[in-house]
Amino acid sequence: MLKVGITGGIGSGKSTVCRLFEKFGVPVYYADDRAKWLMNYQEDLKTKIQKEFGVGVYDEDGRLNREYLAGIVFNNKAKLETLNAIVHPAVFDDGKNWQEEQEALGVNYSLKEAALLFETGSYASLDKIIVVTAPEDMRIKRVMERDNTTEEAVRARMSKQMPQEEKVKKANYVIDNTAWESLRAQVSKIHEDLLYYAKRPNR
Ligand SMILES: CC(C)(COP(=O)(O)OP(=O)(O)OC[C@H]1O[C@@H](n2cnc3c(N)ncnc32)[C@H](O)[C@@H]1O)[C@@H](O)C(=O)NCCC(=O)NCCS
Ligand SMILES: Nc1ncnc2c1ncn2[C@@H]1O[C@H](COP(=O)(O)OP(=O)(O)OP(=O)(O)O)[C@@H](O)[C@H]1O
Repeated sequence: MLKVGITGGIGSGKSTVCRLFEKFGVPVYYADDRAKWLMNYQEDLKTKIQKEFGVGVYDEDGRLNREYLAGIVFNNKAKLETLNAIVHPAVFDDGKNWQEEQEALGVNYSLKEAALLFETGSYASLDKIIVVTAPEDMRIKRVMERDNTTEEAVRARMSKQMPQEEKVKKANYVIDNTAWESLRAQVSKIHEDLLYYAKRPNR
């Protein structure tokens, strides 16, 4: 199975693009969503997070208080590094299991969507990388509207990510998500290309 990664900075439109790939029948692993699931339900991970960030990071029902944790880590480099070091290996293992399941199902190629593919080093386990881009001011505006948050909060996360132009240099494919109109055609073209690669024995 060809393993394809899809990344892009905050608000670039990764999830939006992935939903189009899903329409072509491509299975997608959403690392950011899965990370949150694991942080809520994997006891091992919960214990480590609580030990590091205090019991207040989970509410009485044992659910992660994301706003509280975001307030800590996106304003403190060392704390973010600590959280990343706890969460990223667990997500990597979970993603690997998912890929193996897809492979067993006979899937041609699968997608792994993550905000941090290059930053975590997980790109190295993937065969091709797609980077989704949009102008910075547009990304900020979209996230502010989607999450009802401030420009400052979006910039705090952005500053912890590899700059867009660097990601583009490392990409096999770039999807420009400035507008809806051309999105489907860009996805369709890349999908055809990936199917072609996936079926080549010596790719
Ligand atoms: C702090 C948390 C709980 C805040 O949750 P929240 O629902 O507000 O954000 P969510 O996880 O949906 O992320 C939204 C966007 O924020 C940015 N972001 C998230 N985590 C990080 C990070 N560690 N570094 C830089 N940017 C990040 C990404 O662009 C991401 O797409 C959460 O972001 C988190 O646990 N982050 C650390 C683990 C992580 O890196 N997860 C994502 C990749 S596996
Ligand atoms: N081409 C577009 N035109 C207008 N709005 C868009 C476009 N693409 C995405 N959006 C909107 O912008 C917001 C961010 O998109 P999306 O959630 O797909 O980005 P993301 O890269 O997955 O974000 P994050 O890094 O925060 O996980 C969403 O509200 C989405 O509906």
